[in-house]
Amino acid sequence: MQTAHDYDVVVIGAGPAGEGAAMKLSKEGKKVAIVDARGQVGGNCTHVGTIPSKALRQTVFNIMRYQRDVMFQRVGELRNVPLSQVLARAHTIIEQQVAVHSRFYDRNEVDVYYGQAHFVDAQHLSIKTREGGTELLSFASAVLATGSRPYHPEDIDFSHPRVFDSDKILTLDYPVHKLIIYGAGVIGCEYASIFVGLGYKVDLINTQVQLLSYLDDEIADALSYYLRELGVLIRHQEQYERVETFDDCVVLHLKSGKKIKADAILWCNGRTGNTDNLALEAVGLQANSRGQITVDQQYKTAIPHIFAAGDVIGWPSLASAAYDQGRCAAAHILGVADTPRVEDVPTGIYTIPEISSLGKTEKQLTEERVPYEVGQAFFRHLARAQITGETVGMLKILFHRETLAILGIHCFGNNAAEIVHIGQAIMQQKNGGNTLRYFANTTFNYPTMAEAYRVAALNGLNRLF
Ligand SMILES: Cc1cc2nc3c(=O)[nH]c(=O)nc-3n(C[C@H](O)[C@H](O)[C@H](O)COP(=O)(O)OP(=O)(O)OC[C@H]3O[C@@H](n4cnc5c(N)ncnc54)[C@H](O)[C@@H]3O)c2cc1C
Ligand SMILES: NC(=O)c1ccc[n+]([C@@H]2O[C@H](COP(=O)([O-])OP(=O)(O)OC[C@H]3O[C@@H](n4cnc5c(N)ncnc54)[C@H](O)[C@@H]3O)[C@@H](O)[C@H]2O)c1
Repeated sequence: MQTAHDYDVVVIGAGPAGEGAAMKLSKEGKKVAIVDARGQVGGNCTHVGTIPSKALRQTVFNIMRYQRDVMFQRVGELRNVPLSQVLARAHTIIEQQVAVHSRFYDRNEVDVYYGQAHFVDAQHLSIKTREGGTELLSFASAVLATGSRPYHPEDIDFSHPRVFDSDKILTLDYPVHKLIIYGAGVIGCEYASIFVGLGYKVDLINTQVQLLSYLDDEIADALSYYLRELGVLIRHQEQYERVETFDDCVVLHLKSGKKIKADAILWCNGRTGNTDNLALEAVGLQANSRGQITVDQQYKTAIPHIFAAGDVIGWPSLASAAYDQGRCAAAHILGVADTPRVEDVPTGIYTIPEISSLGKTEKQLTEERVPYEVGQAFFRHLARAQITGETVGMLKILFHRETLAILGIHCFGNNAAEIVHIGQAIMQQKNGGNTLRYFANTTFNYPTMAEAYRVAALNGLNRLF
């Protein structure tokens, strides 16, 4: 047998979950290797997921902002900008991110291997390197952080040049006037904002009754309203029957009998955990029907020295949580028993307008019969929003009408994903620190968006009797 390189821990997948685990373990003195099939670190997060989509979204947001501004009317010519041109900026950011994260591994003396990894047995991993060779690594513990990829129903031909998923869309290199987006989860809604902002006609097909039903109803309604305002045609409760492809167009046939024709279709319905080529059977592990691995409170799989974190374990499938899950798994490998599991993860949805929330929704509190009250601040009343011109949006604080404890924070509008963290910091304070009074009794900079918390708190307190 080939000589193995020996490691305390081998991490498979160099996305956020893998990096979180590798950094924590190496800083605590473990000999760590990380493996990634891609040939660059950063994971799907950096190369095809969070980073390119957010960079694209920012460019589109900037274009839309200039188009609104009378001083920049000529920028109106920017409608129907080729995606390749808009993506140029995203590629620069990807390169910067790869450089930053590569240095982390260098400085922390984590050995990085590039190639597809699979288990040989419960102590050995084989890597098919990108140069065609093989490497054998032995490990005392392993962390699976192999992430996820778009789910491909068998009857859809993703090799057709007019059929895209969220990875392939980043290679779109021909003009598109009308795009069908099938699946109105976070990815579908974010890409609907991006493409409508670029001047494409967008039909968004939702298989559910409303958009992002886990959001507070008022926020989900606002998203539907503003996507429609931008020009997105939303169809709820529709299921595909088949996708017909032609050289110059696609036709989506829905079970309801409707037919929709467009230049291309972007399939955004479902993701699958990357477990199929890990040879999990060699260690006695099994993934579920969505390719995901089950873990316990410590991110430990059914095999006690093998851990898993990030998209490969399913919910919440966020880069934000993945990094912390990786660190948490590492802490348990190191034997730090009291490390809490990653819970209470905020949502940060980069549609236009942006959405962010944390804690309970009004529907949940009503069902649980919690006596809550609402405090609202509309962005259009805030000086900072008027100055920036970003007046669409609202901050809503849900609080207990007797204890004044903060129960939920729901925000939409520009920078919602940042604004929510002010409330999060207070909401997490136990021992009496978590009350609405903090916002009423604290002086905020002026003019800022943070002022929304004072406005919402006073609005809520005024409702009490
Ligand atoms: C379009 C889009 C937008 C998103 N936007 C956001 C957002 O705004 N905010 C947010 O928090 N999250 C967002 N997400 C989710 C986020 O990208 C994922 O939650 C995150 O990437 C998960 O990180 P991870 O470390 O689990 O795995 P990944 O980032 O998926 O990385 C896994 C790595 O493992 C490697 N790998 C897989 N199998 C093997 C193998 N057998 N051998 C070696 N290497 C292997 C892969 O090559 C990959 O590089 C978005 C996702 C998508 C698709
Ligand atoms: N800003 C953000 O935080 C952000 C942005 C984009 C994506 N994401 C993450 O990416 C993930 C995917 O995004 P999404 O919201 O579009 O939802 P999704 O693609 O996971 O779900 C869409 C629909 O497909 C179904 N589905 C999921 N996986 C399936 C599978 N393997 N087989 C069959 N059906 C399946 C789901 O039940 C749902 O009805 C989410 O978990 C989300 O958290 C986050």
